[in-house]
Amino acid sequence: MLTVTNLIKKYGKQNAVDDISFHLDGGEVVGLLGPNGAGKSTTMKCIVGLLRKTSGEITIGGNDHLSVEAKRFFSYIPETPYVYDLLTVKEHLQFIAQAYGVRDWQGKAKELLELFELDDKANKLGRDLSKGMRQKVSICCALLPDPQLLFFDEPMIGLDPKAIKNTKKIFKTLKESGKTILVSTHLIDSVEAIADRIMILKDGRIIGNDTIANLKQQAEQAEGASLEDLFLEMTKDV
Ligand SMILES: Nc1ncnc2c1ncn2[C@@H]1O[C@H](COP(=O)(O)OP(=O)(O)OP(=O)(O)O)[C@@H](O)[C@H]1O
Repeated sequence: MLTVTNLIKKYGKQNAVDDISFHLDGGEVVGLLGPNGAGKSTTMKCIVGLLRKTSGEITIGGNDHLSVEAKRFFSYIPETPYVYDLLTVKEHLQFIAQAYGVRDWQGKAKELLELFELDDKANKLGRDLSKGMRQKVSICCALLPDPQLLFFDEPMIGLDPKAIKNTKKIFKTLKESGKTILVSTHLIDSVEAIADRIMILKDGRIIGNDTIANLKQQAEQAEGASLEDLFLEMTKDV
């Protein structure tokens, strides 16, 4: 579904992403973990085409990531959800439906608004939404065209405990419906329950790429250590 080969992104002389390669199979849920500044957002922005890569190859569904064909496969939910001040929640969904040619969008929009407990906010303006509500609108807009591949950049930041719990539930639902998901986060417990695999990024390089089960086994071998301990150990500065 997604193949990244020898991706490099430089900011000036700094390699923020330093020659990384990885692959996501269809239906896989993968956590992209790393401390602040590891290069998670830069990697994601290069994949979705918001940043120009310095070099490397990225294909989505077998198509170059910048092609229209590739763009039909995915949605991206940025770290800071952007909503239009003067559009209502429902108008956001209408806008996306028209832009993507979503048929019978009203029924799908209703289902999404109910799922995200936004149905009573359908007529609220973007400027009057809280951070958590904006995030939910952003996710609803991303899901409306029914993409096969979803990119979430730090989805839990700024959410209250209830919204975090709901977002985890939504990941589970998306996973069960067969979506391929790449979630960037520095909070291991936010993806531990749903990720098939974790990739650990540090200083722009992938320093770990394994299933949760294998990583847990590795952690347990290091006397009583948790997955979080292993992550901290792997990403610590030497
Ligand atoms: N626009 C930019 N110009 C110059 N350097 C940048 C820019 N954006 C990011 N960087 C640098 O690139 C590196 C990777 O940053 P990036 O935002 O991708 O990391 P991240 O893993 O997403 O971090 P965080 O968890 O803090 O969001 C950092 O050293 C950062 O300072």
